[in-house]
Amino acid sequence: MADAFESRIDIFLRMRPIEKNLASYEVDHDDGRVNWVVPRQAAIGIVNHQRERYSFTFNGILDTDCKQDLVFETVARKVVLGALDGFNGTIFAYGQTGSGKTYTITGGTERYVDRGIIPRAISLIYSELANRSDNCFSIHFSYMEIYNETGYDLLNPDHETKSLEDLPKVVLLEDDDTRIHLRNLSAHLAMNEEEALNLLFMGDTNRMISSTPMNMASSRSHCIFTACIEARKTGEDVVRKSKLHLVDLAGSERVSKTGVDGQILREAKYINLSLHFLEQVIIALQEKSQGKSRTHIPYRNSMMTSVLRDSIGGNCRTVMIANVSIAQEQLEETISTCRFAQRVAMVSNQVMLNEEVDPNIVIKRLKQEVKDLKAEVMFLRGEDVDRGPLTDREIAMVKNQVNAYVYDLSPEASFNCGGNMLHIRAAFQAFKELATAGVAAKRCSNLQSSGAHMEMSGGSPLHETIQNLNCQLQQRENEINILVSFIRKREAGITRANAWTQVDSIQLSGRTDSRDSGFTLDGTEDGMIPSNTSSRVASSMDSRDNSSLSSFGSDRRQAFDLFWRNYPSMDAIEENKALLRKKYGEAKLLGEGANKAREMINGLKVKIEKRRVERAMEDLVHGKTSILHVDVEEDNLILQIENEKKTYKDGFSKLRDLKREIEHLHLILEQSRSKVQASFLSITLF
Ligand SMILES: Nc1ncnc2c1ncn2[C@@H]1O[C@H](COP(=O)(O)OP(=O)(O)OP(=O)(O)O)[C@@H](O)[C@H]1O
Repeated sequence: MADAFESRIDIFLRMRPIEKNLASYEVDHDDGRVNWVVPRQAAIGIVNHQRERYSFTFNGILDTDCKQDLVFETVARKVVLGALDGFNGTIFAYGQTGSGKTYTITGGTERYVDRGIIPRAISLIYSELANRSDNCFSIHFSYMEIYNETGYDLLNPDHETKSLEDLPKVVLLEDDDTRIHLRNLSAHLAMNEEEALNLLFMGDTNRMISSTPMNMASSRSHCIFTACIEARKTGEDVVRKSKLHLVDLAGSERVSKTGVDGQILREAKYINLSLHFLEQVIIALQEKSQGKSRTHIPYRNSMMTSVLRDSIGGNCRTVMIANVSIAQEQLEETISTCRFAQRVAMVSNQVMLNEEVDPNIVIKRLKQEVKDLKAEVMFLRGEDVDRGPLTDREIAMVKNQVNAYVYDLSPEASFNCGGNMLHIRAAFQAFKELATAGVAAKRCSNLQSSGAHMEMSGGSPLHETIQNLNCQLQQRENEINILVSFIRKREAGITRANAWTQVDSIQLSGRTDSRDSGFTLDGTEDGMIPSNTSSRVASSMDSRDNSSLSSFGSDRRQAFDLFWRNYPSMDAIEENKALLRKKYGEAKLLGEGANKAREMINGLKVKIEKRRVERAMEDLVHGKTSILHVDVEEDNLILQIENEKKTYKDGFSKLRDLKREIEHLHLILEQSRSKVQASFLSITLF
């Protein structure tokens, strides 16, 4: 294990924008300082010692106009990259209900630009993997919700059919080294961004379904999205294992309102005991950092503090986002959140690189070493001479190696034919042939005897360049084909997606099956929503006009029309659909550009081959060998191929990014579909 270094928890203040009734405050971005001004209460009288100014310092202030991309860059990028390097990382959002924690961590559910830290972290992780090809990564995701001190697996597929109470509970287990293990919490391997995003959306949808207006689970539950990252450098024995927790804590307001007397326990018991215990842990750690003789930190008191033990006072780079409202009537809660953040900032973590030697890799490597050494001993003893002469295939391989070495004009070219004395002799023989006979002259005479059919010498550098290009082209062609088929599939999807908002497609039969109601977005998934969901979603909807829907009774088509026109997120959904169409248009153009570049490359390749034939013919006629000489025309053609290759590659990588965006937009639309469906059904069932 590497040495640990001390790292304080960074704190950032994020202010949720509101339109009216703003509190009075000043922000100094340079110093990370905010001053809240509390209006003087006349009722207190003439002798009024009321404090009017509260000043707090943060590592950074994310003001009301700060957009999601900037929040990610400021708060999360470093922690996410650190996790890929082998350092544990945690980002948690703390604040009262409605202050924007979920918006910050997960993001708004309607617009692509509103996506929060988790989807952006996923994007960053997978785009970074492409830049770290010397490492082999495996990334598993889990998503847990802690509600009333009980943990639930949000990625358990039974969420759709069972109520929260009937799902298996996540159980905490502690091993001899006081490490925490979680039973019944699944971890899912995601090979790419798309798979990881699907897991996130599945968890979010399950969270949405299980929260009811009655229990308000979303406000009172903590959600921990975790990426377990394992990285091995090729050829090395060590493995780096890190965890990245992205945490959306429960609303904090009740805890602060309960004050510091015995009431706090009673209230917190029913509302959010674990937030109270989080505060206790922070206080204990703060006292410890101030040199007070505090040895016991009460992590075990709650599930959340047990799970996040390393994040708070342990081996982790941690960032806290204090989410606050700037509404005048919320000022008390806002100040309380800031106060809590100041305490958190005093906590020191001991961060270290989580690197360990993997015994399996060591054993494998040692076995290989033993095998190699045995072979070497045999070779030195001359024991392998009995094996007989080299086969034709082996001789051909040695010749190929010699050719590759001779024609590789770069100074780094090296030769290693491996094997034994037989290989070395064969290599010398190949060198001798090259030196005496002259490869090109020999090839030309072959050309003469075979008439118009000409084949280039297998070992020339130009031949290798062409082969490489061919290989790369084939690879890209395969990738393009995958993308094109993806886009076709999705295009078919968007046509159907357009249909789900059209009244004509709604068969209003009173059934809750998505196939009957025409809500299915891509025609492949069953859009069934459990019947107990309907009443929950209903109350979370905008009540404009919707109350009148139930009176339509027999005419559900009209009802849906009216419902849809008044649906609060209709504009955002339409905007997303338009954006999706635009992205498809862009993807098509890029695909065309890439295809054009590919055709150019093919054309240039033919030209090079033609040019080579011409040269070979000239050599034949003039009886000379020009294969080792520079040909400016060919070099130009190769240069053009390189340029086209670059155009092709750029287009391709843009296409890949677009694919990501398109995929994300589809998920957003799919989630919106679930919401619209649930909301509409809930209204028509009443
Ligand atoms: N920075 C912001 N910009 C625009 N809208 C925001 C912002 N922050 C929050 N909102 C909106 O405010 C509402 C409440 O936010 P959110 O649900 O994230 O609060 P929360 O703190 O997670 O609440 P709870 O504790 O109840 O889960 C949402 O509609 C969200 O879209």
